[in-house]
Amino acid sequence: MKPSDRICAALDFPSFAAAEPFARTIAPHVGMLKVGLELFVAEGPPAVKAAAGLGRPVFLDLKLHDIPNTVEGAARSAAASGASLLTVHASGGAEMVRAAVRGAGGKVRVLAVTVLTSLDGAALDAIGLAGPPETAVVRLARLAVGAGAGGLVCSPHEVAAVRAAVGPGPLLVVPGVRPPGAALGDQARVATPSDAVRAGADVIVVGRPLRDARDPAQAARDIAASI
Ligand SMILES: O=C(O)c1cc(=O)[nH]c(=O)n1[C@@H]1O[C@H](COP(=O)(O)O)[C@@H](O)[C@H]1O
Repeated sequence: MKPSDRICAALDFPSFAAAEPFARTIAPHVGMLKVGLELFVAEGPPAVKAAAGLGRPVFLDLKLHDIPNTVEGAARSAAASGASLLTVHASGGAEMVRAAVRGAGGKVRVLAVTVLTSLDGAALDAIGLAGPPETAVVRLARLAVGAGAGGLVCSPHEVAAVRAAVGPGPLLVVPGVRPPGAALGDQARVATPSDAVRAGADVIVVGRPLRDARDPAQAARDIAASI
């Protein structure tokens, strides 16, 4: 695998018209494009189709979290969109993850988000998940893989422990990466792209450090060279 194939660029834009110049520029320098909530809520499935038209697999990041029957239907709809990957929250429970996998019908790989990379230990405490983030992440990773998830989303801080817990099969997708010196924004559990890949990330998700770069193609080449 080429280093650039490990990079997923997040198309975090308010419309496809706003995303398109960036998406066209970045697509040749990354392995995957991500359509997340901001773009999907605005544009719906045509945004997935348009992104897929740029020749890269599309990661549809909807972070579904609802009763199993609703998530199964949403995953069925997502599978029809042409996306290759779909996120659900592992904290929706094993039955919900199983329902997502059923709805996906083998057409889209279901990734379970363990603990959002924006949460630090204090924020986890406040929502009743006391203890080090890694404990909750590994517990949720095991639960989701046991329920059929084909991959997991976790921060760079836990990826090695997650790999040890779930073995080589599941795809480990890691946001919360920042090139040295880049602004954290709302991210809490972060590392550099090279540290994330060294710790075992199969794919790193990069949003603002590419989207807001003066030269996004060069920023992607720099990240690829570093990993
Ligand atoms: O599922 C995700 O992709 C995701 C999970 C998570 O825990 N943290 C996280 O940041 N993400 C996504 O990864 C991207 C990170 O963006 P930046 O912080 O701008 O690099 C955003 O599109 C988030 O929605």
